[in-house]
Amino acid sequence: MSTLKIAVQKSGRLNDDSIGLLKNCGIHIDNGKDQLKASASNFPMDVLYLRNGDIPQYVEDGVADIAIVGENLLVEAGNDIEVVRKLGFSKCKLSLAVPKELDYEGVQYFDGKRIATSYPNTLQQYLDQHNVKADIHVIKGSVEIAPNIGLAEGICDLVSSGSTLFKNGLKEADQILISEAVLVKSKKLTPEQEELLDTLLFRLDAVQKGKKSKYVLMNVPNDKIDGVINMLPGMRSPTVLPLAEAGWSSVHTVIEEGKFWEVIDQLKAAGAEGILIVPIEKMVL
Ligand SMILES: Nc1ncnc2c1ncn2[C@@H]1O[C@H](COP(=O)(O)OP(=O)(O)OP(=O)(O)O)[C@@H](O)[C@H]1O
Ligand SMILES: O=P(O)(O)OC[C@H]1O[C@H](OP(=O)(O)OP(=O)(O)O)[C@H](O)[C@@H]1O
Ligand SMILES: [Mg+2]
Repeated sequence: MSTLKIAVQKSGRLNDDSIGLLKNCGIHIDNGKDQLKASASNFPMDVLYLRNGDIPQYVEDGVADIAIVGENLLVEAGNDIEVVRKLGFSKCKLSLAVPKELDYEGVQYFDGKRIATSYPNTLQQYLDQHNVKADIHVIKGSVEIAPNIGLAEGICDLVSSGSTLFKNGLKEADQILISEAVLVKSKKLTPEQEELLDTLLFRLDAVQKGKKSKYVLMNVPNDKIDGVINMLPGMRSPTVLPLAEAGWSSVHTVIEEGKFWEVIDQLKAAGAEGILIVPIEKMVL
């Protein structure tokens, strides 16, 4: 029988959310401590625990069929693999940064300067686009220390909260790209593996849609139901159930979280009371 080999980061920023995502998709992984390969007990899937930096090449070679990696790494590594879904976690930017007291006026500042980074290819592309010639110093980690120890005038590294820049007396100068975790696939999948991937994507989409929506319940006097219903941007028609108290109903619907805050004041003004907002685990349309 065909199986799908998925590569996930062994440890680091992507690990927890990657495993969590598979779990939410109903895939149980029997995982012994320090095991680098594990099989799912209820889905034809093997999980390979690898270094993030090694994953794109494994997928290109077809050693792993699919994988969860940071988008930024794909740009840097330039492998011939396909992004199938953005996953919404590990969001960060790749940015140029300079000492905070510097009067930075644009990327031309870096002309003739030294820049420390772990992402030389992405940085070089960006500098080329802007006709800037700089001396790129590749270091594997703790990049933000470089200006303080005289290694470089600026850096190019991942930024999320900005606290690492701040603690090292740096400020963001230019944003090169934004990134989040993505699901990628090899171009060598068999038709059977494509089918397994479709099953996984179906589950993943249900989980992601559920996350973006809320189940909303509210009590509404019967004579105001029409007005309330007209305001609801729900999935289809809302459910209306009578309450024990005569003249009142409970209205249930599904609303995208962002839209809910737009209409809540209007709903209250239209007569809705006791509004409850409940998370949705999965949603199949
Ligand atoms: N501060 C951050 N906030 C959000 N996401 C981040 C942050 N730093 C890194 N990431 C994302 O998480 C991915 C993994 O980063 P992490 O630092 O865990 O591993 P790594 O050092 O790139 O890899 P390896 O597993 O090869 O040691 C990055 O490629 C990036 O997409
Ligand atoms: O803007 P912030 O929220 O401070 O995050 C940015 C930091 O996070 C990453 O490092 P990480 O902590 O992954 O350490 P690493 O260099 O060991 O990978 C990145 O390389 C930055 O240093
Ligand atoms: Mg890191």
